[in-house]
Amino acid sequence: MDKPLEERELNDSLDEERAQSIVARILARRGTALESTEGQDHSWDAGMLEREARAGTRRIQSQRNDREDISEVEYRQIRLERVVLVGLRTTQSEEEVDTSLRELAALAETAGSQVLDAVVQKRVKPDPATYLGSGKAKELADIVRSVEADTVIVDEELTPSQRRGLEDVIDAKVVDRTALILDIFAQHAKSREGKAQVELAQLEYLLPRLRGWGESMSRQAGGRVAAGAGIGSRGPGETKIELDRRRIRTRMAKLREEIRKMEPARRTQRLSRRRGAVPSVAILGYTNAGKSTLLNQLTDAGVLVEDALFATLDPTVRRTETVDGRAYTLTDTVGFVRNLPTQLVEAFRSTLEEVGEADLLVHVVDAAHPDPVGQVEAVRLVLADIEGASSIPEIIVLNKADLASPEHLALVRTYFPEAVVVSANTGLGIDVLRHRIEEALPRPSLLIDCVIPYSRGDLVHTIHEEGEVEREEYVSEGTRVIARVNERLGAHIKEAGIVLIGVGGDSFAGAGSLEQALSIGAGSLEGTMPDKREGFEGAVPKRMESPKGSLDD
Ligand SMILES: Nc1nc2c(ncn2[C@@H]2O[C@H](COP(=O)(O)OP(=O)(O)OP(=O)(O)O)[C@@H](O)[C@H]2O)c(=O)[nH]1
Ligand SMILES: [Mg+2]
Repeated sequence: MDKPLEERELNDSLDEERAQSIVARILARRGTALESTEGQDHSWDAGMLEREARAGTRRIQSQRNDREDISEVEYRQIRLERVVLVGLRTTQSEEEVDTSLRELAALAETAGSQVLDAVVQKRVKPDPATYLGSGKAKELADIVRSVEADTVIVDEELTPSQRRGLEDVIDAKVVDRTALILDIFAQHAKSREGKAQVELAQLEYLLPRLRGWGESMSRQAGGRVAAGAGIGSRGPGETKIELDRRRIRTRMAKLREEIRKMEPARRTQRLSRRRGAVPSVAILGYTNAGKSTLLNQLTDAGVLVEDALFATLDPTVRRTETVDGRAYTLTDTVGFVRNLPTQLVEAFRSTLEEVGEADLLVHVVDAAHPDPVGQVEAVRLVLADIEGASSIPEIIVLNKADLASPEHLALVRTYFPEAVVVSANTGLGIDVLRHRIEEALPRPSLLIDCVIPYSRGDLVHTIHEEGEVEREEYVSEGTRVIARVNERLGAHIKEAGIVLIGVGGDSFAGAGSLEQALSIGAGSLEGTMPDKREGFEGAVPKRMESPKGSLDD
């Protein structure tokens, strides 16, 4: 039963008021991703040059028209400048709409545009023809005209016909959230593989929407055909749109081929790291959480930090070591986002693989964000799809503690009681975090005891690099080392002709067994050890038992 008219109008106007207050908050943009740098001086930091280069490309690349491929021409079309945001409130709470639109504003600004206004409509579901209801769409048209916007960004993925329909009503370009994210990725991609993957994602997005982009693209293709580039490429009776589709498909095939060829190199790199079995830590989290800043804090990596979404698109790996000298790697990864465009999943593959093969996950959370729990959920949703990721130990890091209000921080902590609270900016809590990481790193599984001749100083060095040296002593034959190493290094030492006096696996290393190992070793070395053998004395059983994991059998 319909409600009486007055009541409906009253509700409508209440909704309208609420929508207005959301809009006001978005435009004020307190608490968006882009707030973290307010008052920070970044003019000197490591990312400065890259930031400048990026700012430069935004302007310069839009002038370029000498690129052969259609996609380049195409995505320049959505170079955003003056924009109005559009959101729909269906089943979500006010806060959810609010947070989502703030994120959209941050994304838009990251893409290089200026947000002028926003429109929110409460509706049960999107209008199939124009997304917004017809009245609201007309209102949007007025706003676009009065603020002189050239683009409207919708906070959802539109169907091709919705976009065309809305464009017709407002007479301005309409871009959806997916296209916007793709655009940012295209601007930020640095590696050859990253660029190819993003371009492929854009083409995949574009193909079913081709007609919507309309004449300009057809003109481009037509222009090239007229100029001779397409001679022989145009079959009889083919329309421009078909030609464009065909060119796009050809380009996509070429890109896939390129990517396929690049894959082995990446795999080799990762395998060689894995083979070294240096423990790896993946720093992951929602975009803009502070992952790169944290990597810089932990390792002086000098990677780009930017108050922008998806500042990092290529995983960076840095080697570092624990206080007691164990080497491990830290990898900065691409940030996650809610409703990641499916076309981009492939482009995320290298990040996902890094994460899936890590020994430890450091999950960075922006504690100053209005909805950190939602962000963690979004990240976990992606993680759930990565093979093996769910079984990897995870440390939650609540970052930006300097920015979050004490009350907010306290609230967030109740959700993640085990979390380490840090500020990657000020360095607060970093030592605690480093300690937690070191504790959580897997320990090499094999305990060895051997004397390495002085001629093989390189082996001693490697044991120090990759293993955990428990004791070391110089004896007449060489360096006596008792250390934890991984299986591979253990085998390597044995292959070098060095006798492992003692060797044991994890079970062996249990309760008090190190002492046992030390004493066993001392026993077998009797007579060859110098007299002062602090710590090497004790009971002297003749032979060490070889539990599983031993190299002796
Ligand atoms: N106030 C404050 N700002 C921080 C902190 N950590 C990072 N930031 C800022 O947050 C913004 C994003 O930092 P990044 O390190 O680039 O974040 P990210 O997670 O690598 O982001 P993407 O690579 O874009 O996914 C930058 O402006 C940083 O200066 C912090 O502890 N406190
Ligand atoms: Mg980053």
